[in-house]
Amino acid sequence: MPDQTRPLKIGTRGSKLALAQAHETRDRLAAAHGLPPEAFQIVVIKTTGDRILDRPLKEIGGKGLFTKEIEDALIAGEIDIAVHSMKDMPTLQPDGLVIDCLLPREDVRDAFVSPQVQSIGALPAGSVVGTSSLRRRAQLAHRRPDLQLVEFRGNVQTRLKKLDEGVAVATFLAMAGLSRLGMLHVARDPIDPAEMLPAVAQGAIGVERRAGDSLSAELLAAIHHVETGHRINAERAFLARLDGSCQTPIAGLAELREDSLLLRGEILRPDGSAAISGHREGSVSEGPAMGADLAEELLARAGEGFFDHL
Ligand SMILES: NCc1[nH]cc(CCC(=O)O)c1CC(=O)O
Repeated sequence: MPDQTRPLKIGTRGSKLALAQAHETRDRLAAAHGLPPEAFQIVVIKTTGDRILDRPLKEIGGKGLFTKEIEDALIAGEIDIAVHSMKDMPTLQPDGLVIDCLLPREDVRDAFVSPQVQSIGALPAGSVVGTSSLRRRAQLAHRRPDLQLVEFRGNVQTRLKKLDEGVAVATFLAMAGLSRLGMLHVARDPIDPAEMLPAVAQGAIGVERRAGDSLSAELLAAIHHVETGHRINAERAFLARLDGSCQTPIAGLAELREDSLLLRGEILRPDGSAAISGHREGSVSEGPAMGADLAEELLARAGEGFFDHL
C-alpha cells in the first residue's frame, strides 16, 4: 500500500480525454485497494505532441510524441505510474519501464462524425473529410476515392469546432474517446470493424511503471484486465513486426471467441490505392506469435515499396 504520508503520483497528459483516463485509473486503484482519493495525486505533463498543433503528426515524428516527457518523468521518479492510450504507445518501452496493466477495453470502433451526413455511404461525391490519421485516411480513400481529404489535428473539441466552421463535412473519432468524454451523442454512425478495422490497441488504456518498483507492480496487478491484455499482446506483436511507426497505415484487432483469439490485420498504401488484409486464429497464449506471423504474411503479399508515398 502507498504510505499515508506520500500520495501515489499518477502522470498523464492534460487533455480532457487523458484526464478522464487518469481519473478512471485512480478510481479503479482506490476501489481495488480500499484507499481514499487523497492517496493519489494526478500530475499533468505537457508533451511535444500537445505543444505542436499546427503541423501534421507525420512531420513531427512518429509514436512517442505523446509519451516521451511522461516516460522521462517516470524514469526520474517525478511520478510513480503513467496512464496512456495504448493506441499512441510505441511497441517497445524504454529500458526500465514496463506496461503490464491494461484496463478493461472500451468500444474499439471508429465513429463517423458529421453535423449533416448520416454515414460514409451517404457522403456526396467530392465531400471534404478531415482526419489526421494515416490509417483512417487510407481506409477512406480506398473505399471512396472520390472524397477530398484534409488534415485535421487537435483534440476532440477542436475537431468538432472545425466541423461547425465548415472546414470539413465529416471526420472520424474513436468511440472509446467519445464514450470516456461523455460525448457519444456526436457519433453519427459507429463503424463495424469489418468495414473499417480500428488502430492497434484502440480503446485500451495501459498503465506504465518502473520495472523495479514492486509497490506499483502490486497495486497495478489488482486492476489488470487479463482478456484485454491478451488482445493487446497479439495486436502489438503484429504492429511491432510491421515496424509500425505513425508513418504507415496499419489496422489490427484481436477478439476473444469462445476460447480462441481471432486476430485481424490490414495494411494499406498511404493513398488508399491498395489494401491487404488477413487473419489468424489460435489460443490466447499464441497471440504474440500469431501477430508476428500475420505481419509476415501481409508483408510478403505486399512486396517491396508497398508503403512508399505515390
Ligand atoms: N491518436 C489520438 C487518440 N488516442 C486515443 C484516442 C481515443 C481513445 C482510444 O482509442 O483509446 C485518440 C483520439 C481518436 O482517435 O479519436
